[in-house]
Amino acid sequence: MHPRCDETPQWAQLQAHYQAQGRGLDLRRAFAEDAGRFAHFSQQAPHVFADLSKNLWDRQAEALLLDMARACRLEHSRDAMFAGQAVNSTEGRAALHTLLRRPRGLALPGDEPFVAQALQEVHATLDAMLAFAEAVRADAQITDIVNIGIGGSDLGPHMAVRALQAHQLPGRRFHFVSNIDGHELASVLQAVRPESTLFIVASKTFTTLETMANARSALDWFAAQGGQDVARHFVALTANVAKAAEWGMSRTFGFWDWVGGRYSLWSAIGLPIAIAIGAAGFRDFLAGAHAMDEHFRSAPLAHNLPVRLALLDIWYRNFLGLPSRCIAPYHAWLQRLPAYLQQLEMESNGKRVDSQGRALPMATAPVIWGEPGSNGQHAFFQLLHQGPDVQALEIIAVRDSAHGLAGHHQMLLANALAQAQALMQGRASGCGHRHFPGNRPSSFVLLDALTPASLGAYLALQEHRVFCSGSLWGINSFDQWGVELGKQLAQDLQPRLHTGDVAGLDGSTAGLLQRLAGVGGRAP
Ligand SMILES: O=P(O)(O)OC[C@H]1O[C@](O)(CO)[C@@H](O)[C@@H]1O
Repeated sequence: MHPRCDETPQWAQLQAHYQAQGRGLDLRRAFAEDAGRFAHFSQQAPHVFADLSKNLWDRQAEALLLDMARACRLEHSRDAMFAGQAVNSTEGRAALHTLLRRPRGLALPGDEPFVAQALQEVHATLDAMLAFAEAVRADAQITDIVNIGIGGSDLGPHMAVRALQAHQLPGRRFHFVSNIDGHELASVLQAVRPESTLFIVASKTFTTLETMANARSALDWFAAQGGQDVARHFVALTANVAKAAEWGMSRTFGFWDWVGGRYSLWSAIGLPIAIAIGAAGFRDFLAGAHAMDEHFRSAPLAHNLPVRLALLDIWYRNFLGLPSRCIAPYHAWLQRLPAYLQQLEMESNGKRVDSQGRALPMATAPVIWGEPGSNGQHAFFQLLHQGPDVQALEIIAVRDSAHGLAGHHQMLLANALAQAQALMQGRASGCGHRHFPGNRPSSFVLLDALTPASLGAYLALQEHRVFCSGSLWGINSFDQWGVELGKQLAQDLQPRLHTGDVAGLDGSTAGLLQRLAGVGGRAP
């Protein structure tokens, strides 16, 4: 067992450094005093450049954080994850999403014995899944793809299909149904026809209430509309192939229990992405992620972008006490990115005990939220500029645009730069409501273009960053026990909505249930 970050000698040194200097750090002065600040705190990684210099830290804080990471044996934890050790300790499993993008036949030092065979299975499934994706793309009769899945079986594919629309096959519509709320499925079913629709039922467990209810309703609708050939129009993506067979789904692409739901878009769960961008595009997506894996695996900690981001996260959360990180993608097609990152960060590290079950004495995952810029500027940036609390902000910008509309991209990028500048510089003139305090932080992440490879690299970067902060906090980032209780209670309450039985319920739940008892609709 490795020490947690709060158990290292650097923890107290970081607290002392924060009290002595960190608290009073002024970014404007820091840039004036250090001409090398941008060069030092910026970093090129595969496909991704990041400027971390407009953050409320200095070289000494970063050096202490790096020493802390070494004391926590972060590199050892990283290597254990890549090698397939059971780093998901509460479920006794590996977390091998990196294997899904590992080139065929590549062995890494220390690989667990099962890894070579698992890699062969990964490539066999990938080949089959991509051949199927190409067949769907070639099938002119299929115009609509409906992905039914939730959480990791929705957020990643949904975000990536939207993000990569410049690379998408024209003439196909992609729909994503996740919510148990029937309004979502009903409006999609109104827009499609059975003979031209492929339904993808995506669920690692194939037991998730929302997905199973939506799949059942889609199958019923298909039959009621006179749909022929379920085998042609429904495909299952799951780690529970036996369960999918019970549902009569003869075409299934499987994956493995060592792929966590929120890390699964690289697996068969990525089928909607593969249909959208084609086999070659999907392989580029995996290659971009693999390039970031190699950076994470081999770059020294001081020049390792996922590590540096995670150390900044810990500095902000545990020493400056910043409660949230706002994600501002300056690209309209990255609209689902904040939602995707919410699950990645908050389901992975939103935990109050370490992997041994011991209560943690420090804060863990920040709240992740956001919207694309420049929309966010006209909604919540007010709070970032002048609210009483300082929030972390991460701007994601893309140098090249995929449209030909004159002037727009320059205006967009100027806005991204201006927000970061305004937050830092502030405005001393003006008092009261016209005063901008400045000294507000931001990170600026830059992709050359929004391509399968750059998106793959960016997402892998975020996965590894979450792994690093989780490891340093001593958290198992790969389980999600916190979602269980609500699911169980919903099972108890659903029949009560029919009967109106409030026995044993708290006063509020009983009062609300009485108002809702007898609501329409049959149980799935
Ligand atoms: O793919 P499944 O098994 O349907 O699970 C969907 C989602 O539900 C969760 O288990 C949370 O309830 C997520 O971790 C997961 O991504």
